[in-house]
Amino acid sequence: HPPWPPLSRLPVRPSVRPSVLPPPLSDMKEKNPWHTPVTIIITVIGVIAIVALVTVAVLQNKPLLQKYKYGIVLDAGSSHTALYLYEWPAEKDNNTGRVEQIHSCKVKGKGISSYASEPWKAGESLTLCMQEAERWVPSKRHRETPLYLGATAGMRLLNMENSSASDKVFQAVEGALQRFPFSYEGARILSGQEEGAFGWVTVNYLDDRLKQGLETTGALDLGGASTQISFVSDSYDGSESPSNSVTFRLYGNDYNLYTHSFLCYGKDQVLRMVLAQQTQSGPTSILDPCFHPGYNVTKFYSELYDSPCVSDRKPPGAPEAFAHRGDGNFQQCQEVVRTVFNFSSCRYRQCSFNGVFQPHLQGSFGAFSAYYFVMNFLNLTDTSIPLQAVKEKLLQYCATSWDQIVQQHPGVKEKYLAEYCFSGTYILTLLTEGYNFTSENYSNIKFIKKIKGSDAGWTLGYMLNLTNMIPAEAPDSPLLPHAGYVSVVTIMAVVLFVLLILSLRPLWPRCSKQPQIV
Ligand SMILES: O=P(O)(O)OP(=O)(O)OP(=O)(O)OC[C@H]1O[C@@H](n2cnc3c(O)ncnc32)[C@H](O)[C@@H]1O
Repeated sequence: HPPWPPLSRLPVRPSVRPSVLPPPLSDMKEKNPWHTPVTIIITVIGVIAIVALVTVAVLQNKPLLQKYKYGIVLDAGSSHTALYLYEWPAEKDNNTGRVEQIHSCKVKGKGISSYASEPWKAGESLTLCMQEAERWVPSKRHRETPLYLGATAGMRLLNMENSSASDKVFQAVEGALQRFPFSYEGARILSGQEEGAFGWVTVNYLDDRLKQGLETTGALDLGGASTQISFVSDSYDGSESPSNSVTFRLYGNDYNLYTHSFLCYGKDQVLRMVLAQQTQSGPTSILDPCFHPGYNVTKFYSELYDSPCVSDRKPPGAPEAFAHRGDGNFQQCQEVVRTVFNFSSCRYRQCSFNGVFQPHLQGSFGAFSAYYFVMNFLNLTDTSIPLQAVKEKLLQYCATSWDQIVQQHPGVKEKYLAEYCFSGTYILTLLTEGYNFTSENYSNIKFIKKIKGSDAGWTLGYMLNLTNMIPAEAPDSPLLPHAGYVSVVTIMAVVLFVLLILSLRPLWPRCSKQPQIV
């Protein structure tokens, strides 16, 4: 083979010249439109703006390190005193922060009204619980923490019986409370109406029914010396029996509440009335159907009749004491319990008992304090079971011998244990015959102790009212919660970014127009 001619001498094959001559090779590196300064600047600014938007949204809405405020309420009841400590976020005390019970303390011993003859002991009794509260509240918050004491039916009765003794108890209590570093806001007797209404506020506040304007729950409170019923009924506008009406405007809603407190109808005072009924002739021994067979305890007339609820019935010439013996008969017990209610006269459209007006029962009810203690012990908190089954359970329980009851419940305080048959019978009779709950609406009752960690009772409602923590009008609330706000801003930022990219479309490099080099 001849050697290949040098390249330069190879004949050039004629070719079809392109109509447009390609640019010189040095110019062939086509300019990328993304690299134009304007595009780069816009993109960078866009990205910075989006990052800044999201950062600000996240930082601005990050919950601040929470600070809290505190409030203390002492419930000076007839049977005992309890301290409740509440906490709420400091920044939100203007109506939006949730108030929660963070601690409670049961004062050792009896209620303050039982110290009438040695008032200083009433003040002294509060010391341990107050010291506990001092430890629970951060010391820098002590001075601003309001401290209230509210006394209920025990002191109402003492005040009726001996107002100077009641004043002395208050002086002693006041002196003791003022020694603590809190902001003492006073000690006073709550009216029965206040006790009922604040119990209702507590239940509905904790259930979030007030803020949301939902149908409210009624409140049934059974104490040692009084009992309260409070509910909203369409059939009650306050015109009939105005003394039972309490009106509220809460979170922008008007409420016309029916409430009544029956003094002497707490379970301890009713027991006195039931025993008074059985000791009218001044016997030395009684066979009580409300106590278990085999129960036998000596009781003193002077102690039994030492209460304004029964004092006028003390049989003249009665012996010093009587043997209180149990017979364990639910039906007969219910008959004696019925005698404490007067159903004979009613000057209104309808009454509960003792001539007290009561509108139609409406909605659901929360039953707390002794309602809960007793029904919980008896395993009867399930109100979906028929009323007949509740009666049968009580019939069987009351008939159980005292020995067996003591054996079956070794850890339970003997005073409570002895009285569950009586208390269960009283609760059933009060609900069905006193307040007219029927087998149709019995299941509307819920026996409760706590709601979301806070005890059901008047104390929280009382504090919310005194600290103006429930506004009359609904507070302005942010459109979205924190998480929702951040999500919306993030989504918007992503959408903006995509739109920015799309808006720069004309500058995108286009494959079809790429010059072909042949
Ligand atoms: O409202 P007032 O009438 O003044 O009474 P209180 O404030 O003392 O009433 P409580 O709700 O503290 O208690 C109601 C009743 O329940 C009783 N009680 C408390 N704990 C109990 C339990 O575990 N079992 C049975 N009864 C209990 C207590 O002795 C009272 O007779």
